[in-house]
Amino acid sequence: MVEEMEEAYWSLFDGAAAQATVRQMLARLPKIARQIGQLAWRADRNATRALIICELASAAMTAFGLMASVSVLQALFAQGPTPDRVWAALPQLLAVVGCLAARGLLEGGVSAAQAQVTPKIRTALETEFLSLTAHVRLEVVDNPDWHDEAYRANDRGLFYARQIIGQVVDLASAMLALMGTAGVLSVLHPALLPLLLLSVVPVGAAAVHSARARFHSYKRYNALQRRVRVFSWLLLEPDAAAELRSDTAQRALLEEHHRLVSKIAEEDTQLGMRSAALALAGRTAGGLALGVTYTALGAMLIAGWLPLAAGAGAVLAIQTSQSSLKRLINVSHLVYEHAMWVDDLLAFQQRCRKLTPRQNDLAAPPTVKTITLRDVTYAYPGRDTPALDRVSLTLTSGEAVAFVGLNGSGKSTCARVLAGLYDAQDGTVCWDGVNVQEMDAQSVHAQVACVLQDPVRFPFSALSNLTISTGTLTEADPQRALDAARASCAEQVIAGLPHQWDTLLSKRFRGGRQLSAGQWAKIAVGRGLYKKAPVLLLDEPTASMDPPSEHGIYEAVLRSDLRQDRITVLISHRLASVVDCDRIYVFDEGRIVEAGTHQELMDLGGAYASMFTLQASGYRTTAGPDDEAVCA
Ligand SMILES: Nc1ncnc2c1ncn2[C@@H]1O[C@H](COP(=O)(O)OP(=O)(O)OP(=O)(O)O)[C@@H](O)[C@H]1O
Repeated sequence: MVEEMEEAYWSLFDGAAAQATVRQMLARLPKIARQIGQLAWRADRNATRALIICELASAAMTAFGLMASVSVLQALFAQGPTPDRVWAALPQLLAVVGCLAARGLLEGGVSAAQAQVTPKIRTALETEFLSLTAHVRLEVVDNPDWHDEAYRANDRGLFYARQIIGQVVDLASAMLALMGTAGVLSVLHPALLPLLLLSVVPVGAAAVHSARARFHSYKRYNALQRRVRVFSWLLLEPDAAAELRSDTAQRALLEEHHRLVSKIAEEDTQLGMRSAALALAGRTAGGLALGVTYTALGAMLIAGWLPLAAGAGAVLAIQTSQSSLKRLINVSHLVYEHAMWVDDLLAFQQRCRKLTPRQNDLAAPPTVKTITLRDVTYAYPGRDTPALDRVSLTLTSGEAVAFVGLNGSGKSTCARVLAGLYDAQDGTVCWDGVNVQEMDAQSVHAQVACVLQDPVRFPFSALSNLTISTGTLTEADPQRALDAARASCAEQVIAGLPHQWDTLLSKRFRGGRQLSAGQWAKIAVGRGLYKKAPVLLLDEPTASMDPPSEHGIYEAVLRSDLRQDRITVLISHRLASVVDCDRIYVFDEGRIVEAGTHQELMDLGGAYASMFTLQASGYRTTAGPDDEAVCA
């Protein structure tokens, strides 16, 4: 039933490491290391410096320790009585202990420096990501491609950015350890280097294969995990709880959930079996290669190319390098794939920087006397037909106008365009004669209060739910809040809350209170009024309110003195609420088809008159003789 979820639209790089050749992977690793190094450098220079120094010193200690071990062996394999040989080996033995202790300390230093840098990178990336996405222009958010990219960057890029520092450090340490042991072997005898290669190639090949099998499986596993998350979320989500129970849909969802988790368990077992088989093959091949290596080593010893002690040292070095190599291969797969996601995140952030609203010195006027739209056209991204098609109108301060029309006719779009939230693609929107596209966007937004039909239910206190319209959660003007709550009928709602203004409005948190849809609508109107902006947009604000509250709000918004200094735009499908507006614009397919007062439009007998008459007929009593009077 949910096969379309098999392949996540954002799972762009899943399994990329499994597709890439080993050469491609190796070629990319230096660039990745440099990129992550730059991120770390920007986040904390001192800790990054300490990290690099500790990492290099720790690798050097591994190599010195190995050299010292070879010296110990040389002393022990020398001529003479055993106690003398042991005494002779003692300084080198102490050097081995010293190197091991120093390496332990340096590894501790690496972890400490990593602990300093990683959270800083994470915080910096996350803050920057949210700041950029929260500020891009509104029309960008409507673009489904941008939305996909943002989701992917958040879900994948930020997630892997948290892990990649540790992985790159692991990669560097495995690589340095490998280079160190190779260096020691070449000092012992240059012919030992090909022997090292011979012994590590089968182990490396087995590690590559099992890492790839894991990555192939990961892709499939990941798609299943997403589907499981959908079902878990539906079963847990408070907003879905009532419908789930009334539809008695829990069992169906649980069954699907069970089916999916069983598939994941199967996938897990298969992967485990495949890995075990690969590991066995790798170990067998590795054992054979080791046999060949040791035979060659023996031949070198017999031929006198190498002293016995150096031969023993070579065995030690080969074993150390095998474990470093396995670590290197495993972690380079992870780094390769995860770096793609981090790259994607950084590229997305770069794109967002170019999508922010314009900033300039021309600020919007503090009071807006007129808003004029001339032949304004606006089409949403990816849509062929414009949502607004050559719309012209003029609004004046002190006026309350209404936008009415069928669903999808362009009312909300027009309100957003005149408020400077969307830029007209054709035509002009002028505030007091100046094109809004020449004004600083944020200063324009500060002059507009928007109340939407489906307002954001901020999980904050009742007071913060109002003050957020002025861009703050903590600074409040109590009298202004009280006035706004009174005008929006939210006062009674707040009075009924256990901690009044301080009550948390969310049932997701302990002590929080859940409001009804109508109560939320009153809070939203209060929020709009609290802003005291010169432009007020009310987009079906009372659709879920009871009749007395609706009446109270229209009294406050349309008929009080408050409206004198502002331009009020009301969008409503309940035409009874717009009869008192100074002008009513009727929208149809993105155009204004009628405009005038209620009476003028009724006299016109067009679209408005027929909608109004239809709606009013619903209020007629069936009594008969008074029918006409009720509609008037
Ligand atoms: N964010 C969006 N992205 C893409 N298309 C959109 C978006 N919002 C609206 N539209 C489309 O633009 C057209 C006009 O929508 P708009 O919301 O302005 O209509 P409306 O008159 O306010 O409708 P309603 O009465 O249903 O609220 C519709 O065809 C709608 O599908």
